[in-house]
Amino acid sequence: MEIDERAADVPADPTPQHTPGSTAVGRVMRGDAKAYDVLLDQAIVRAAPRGKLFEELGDVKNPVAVGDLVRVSLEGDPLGIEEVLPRENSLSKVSSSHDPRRQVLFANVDQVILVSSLGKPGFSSNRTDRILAACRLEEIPAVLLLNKIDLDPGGEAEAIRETYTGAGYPVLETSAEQGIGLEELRDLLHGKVSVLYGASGVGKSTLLNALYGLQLKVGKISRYWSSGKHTTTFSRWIPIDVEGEREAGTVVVDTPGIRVFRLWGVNRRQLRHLYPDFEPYNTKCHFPNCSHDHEPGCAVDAAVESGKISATRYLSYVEILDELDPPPEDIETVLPPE
Ligand SMILES: Nc1nc2c(ncn2[C@@H]2O[C@H](COP(=O)(O)OP(=O)(O)OP(=O)(O)O)[C@@H](O)[C@H]2O)c(=O)[nH]1
Ligand SMILES: [Zn+2]
Repeated sequence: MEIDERAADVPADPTPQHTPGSTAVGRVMRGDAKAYDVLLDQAIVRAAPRGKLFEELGDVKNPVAVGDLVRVSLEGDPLGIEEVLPRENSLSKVSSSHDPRRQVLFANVDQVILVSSLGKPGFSSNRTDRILAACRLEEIPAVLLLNKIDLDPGGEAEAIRETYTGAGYPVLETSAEQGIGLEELRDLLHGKVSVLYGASGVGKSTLLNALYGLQLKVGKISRYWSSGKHTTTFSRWIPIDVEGEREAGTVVVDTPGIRVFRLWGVNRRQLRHLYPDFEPYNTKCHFPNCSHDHEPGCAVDAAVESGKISATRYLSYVEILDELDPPPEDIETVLPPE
């Protein structure tokens, strides 16, 4: 199956039969600054959000995200996205260091496969823990995938696996290059909507190509930066149910490599609830509102000392905590449902 930068199988006349003023609901498969590719029944159409969607934005940067179900009016060129239907879930981050608005990365997914690699680029606990925290905020199940285990002479994979299984996350090891772990990955993705999310160059496109015979562009690793070159530039919703029954209902979302991921909509007091490994200790500190950062009698600190909480997880927690705002004093925040 060939997928190119534009949706490959757009029919010559993609506009479905319609009566004037009619609308249809479709799935957003891809977008750029101007418009989105929306899957309506069997046709992919190009549609642009109507102005009113931008008026209602508040502090959200993008009104529409890949995975959204949208109501499209079947008139005009391009066609217009009139409404975004309520989302089951979505993952957001702070847009950029210059723009504090919420950027919605994708919506309506079953799970996030957080892809990282050994060798180049190397594993980053800090990046991993941010995204795991964001997934927990949105209650999206997350799986840690360690790719390039063929490049693991130092046995780093084992320590990473221990840390994250200990924190309650499933961990899967693969080598797209040597075909290791691919059947487990295929089973994990089967029948679900899964986002492959991770830094540039970890092998997201290579894994999808190896599994499904896609022809996504694969990048080279820059020798200087030891990282990828952002070969994938847009997120894409890719249904895999074209090859027959086995993959019916399977959708993968390929995403561009993450540069910087800052948590959106989380304050200092909420972060502790986004670390499932802290949960048994959160209520046992001397101070009920302990930030687990500097206070005496901190149960989380003691759990790190005794090896019950991983030191790298704790370190990433403290680093993220430093970036977050304090909670509004008079608003009692409840997150997430426990
Ligand atoms: N040794 C080894 N190299 C791999 C493996 N998987 C991917 N690579 C290589 O890693 C490089 C980057 O792979 P991509 O699939 O483009 O990575 P990506 O995560 O899709 O990158 P972006 O599209 O930039 O986000 C390529 O040179 C691949 O050949 C693996 O399991 N082992
Ligand atoms: Zn504490």
